[in-house]
Amino acid sequence: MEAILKDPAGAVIGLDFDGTLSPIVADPAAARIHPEAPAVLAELGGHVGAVAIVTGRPVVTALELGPGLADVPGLVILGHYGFERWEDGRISAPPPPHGVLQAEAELQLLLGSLGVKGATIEDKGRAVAVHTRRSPDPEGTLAALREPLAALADKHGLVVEPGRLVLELRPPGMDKGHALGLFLAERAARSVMFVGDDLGDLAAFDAVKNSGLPGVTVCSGSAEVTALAERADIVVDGPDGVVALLRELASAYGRS
Ligand SMILES: O=P(O)(O)OC[C@H]1O[C@H](O[C@H]2O[C@H](CO)[C@@H](O)[C@H](O)[C@H]2O)[C@H](O)[C@@H](O)[C@@H]1O
Repeated sequence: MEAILKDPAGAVIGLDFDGTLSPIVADPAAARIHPEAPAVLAELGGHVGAVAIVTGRPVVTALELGPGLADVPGLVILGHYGFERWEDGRISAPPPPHGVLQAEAELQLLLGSLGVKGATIEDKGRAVAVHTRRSPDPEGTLAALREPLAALADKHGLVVEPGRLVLELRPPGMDKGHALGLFLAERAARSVMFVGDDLGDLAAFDAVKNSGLPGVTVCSGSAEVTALAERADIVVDGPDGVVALLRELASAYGRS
């Protein structure tokens, strides 16, 4: 934290979206960014080298669920685990993968044949996610889906990204760690902080450690996922705690 405070221009602050900047809710489409997050990110952005959101969401969805983010100066959003990039109002992304459409076409039938109840499909464009939060037995349904979804992903050249009561079928070749590592190199970062809450953020935690830079990992804590808290330098209480920490950091910069 010392390096981040002493040399703000060299600091990169990376943040996950769901569960970190946006409280977890039952319906993924109803998620909304913490109301104070855009303002505090804008304040931070005025001090540090760069602020980046690294999310499993498509960037368009992150912008919809995060009104105000588009006005945060200098913000970069790396969506779809880093396949997509939004910056200065422009999106860049590789062509959508073929396997996703094929897997999605078979998914409904597969869920029916397994007799699972309450699993919902999220069409993410270049990925497809199956959520079990609204099932009568969220954990049991998730467990029952693991193997069949792994087989479906394999059949279509995809990988399964596990998360908070969700299994996502997505293309291989990118993760939050790779995305963050590339961004740190691009910005010639001299220190880094990454804040996350879910299994997909572990790769970003690894990237912080592997960067060789002075780095801080922060877990947006929950009872649902404990793996990050075990590895984090700092654990805060969900998105409220994340916003409070970011505000403290921005105030510290303001005082110096
Ligand atoms: O990388 P993230 O920004 O953390 O996105 C990961 C996934 O988040 C979303 O699902 C999670 O949040 C939902 C809304 O709070 C919740 O209902 C669900 O149970 C969580 O798993 C999103 O729907 C996925 O597409 C993201 O990949």
